[in-house]
Amino acid sequence: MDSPSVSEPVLRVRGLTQRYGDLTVIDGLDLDVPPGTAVALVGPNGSGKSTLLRCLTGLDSAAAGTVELDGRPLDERAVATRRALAVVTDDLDFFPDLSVVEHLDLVASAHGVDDVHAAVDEVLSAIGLSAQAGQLPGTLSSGQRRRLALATVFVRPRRLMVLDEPEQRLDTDGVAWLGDRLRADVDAGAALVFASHDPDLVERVADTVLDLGAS
Ligand SMILES: Nc1ncnc2c1ncn2[C@@H]1O[C@H](COP(=O)(O)OP(=O)(O)OP(=O)(O)O)[C@@H](O)[C@H]1O
Repeated sequence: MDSPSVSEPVLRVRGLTQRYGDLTVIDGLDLDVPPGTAVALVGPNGSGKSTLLRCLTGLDSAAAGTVELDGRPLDERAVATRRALAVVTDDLDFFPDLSVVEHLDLVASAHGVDDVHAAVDEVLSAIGLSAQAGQLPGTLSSGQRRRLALATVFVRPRRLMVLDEPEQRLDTDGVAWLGDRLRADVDAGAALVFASHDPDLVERVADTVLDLGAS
C-alpha cells in the first residue's frame, strides 16, 4: 500500500548518533512520533536539541542511525519529503525583495494549496501580520520576521512539523497563540517535534518530553 498508515509513526528514528570531533552529542537515540503527537526536546544550552533537529530534517547527516519519514528513509530532496515536512530552524532566510504576502503566496502555491488567497489571508490574520502584508522582510521587526517564518509552516499542508525554539522573539500573546495553534494542528493529525526553553509552551503542546540534558 502506498499511502501511509495512520497507526505507523510519521517519524521513526533508530540508533541516531551525532558527533563533532570527540564530542558525542546524540548517542544511539530511538524515537517514534505517530500522527497526532507532539514531542518536545528540552535541555540546557548545548545539550543537542538543534543537532538532533538538524539530523531529523536532513540538514545534517548523522554519524550513525536511521531516520524514516512515513516508513521510508528520509531524503530531504525527495518531493514526498518536501510535501510532508515543514521546518523552522534558527536561520531565517527570506527573499529580500519579496513582501510578506508574496512569501506566503509562493509557499502555498508551491505546495499546491487549493485556494491560495484564502489560505494566506487566514494565516496572515491569525499570526498577526495582516498590517505588514506588503512589507519587505528587511523592514519587519525581529518578532515579525519570526512570525513570517512560522506562517510559512501554517500556510501549507504538513504531516510533520520540526520547529527549533518556535517561541523565540515572540511576545507573550504570540507564544500563547502559538501554543494553541500547534496543539490544534496536532489534534488534527499532524506530528510535531520541537525544541523549546519555554516550560509553559512545552506543557501546553507536548505529549512527550525528551530531556537531552538528562544522562
Ligand atoms: N558544527 C558544529 N561543530 C562543532 N560542534 C558543534 C557544531 N554544532 C553544534 N556543536 C556542539 O554540539 C553541542 C550541541 O549543540 P546544539 O546546538 O545542538 O545544542 P542545543 O541544545 O540546541 O543548545 P541551545 O539550547 O543553546 O540552542 C554543543 O556543545 C555545540 O557546541
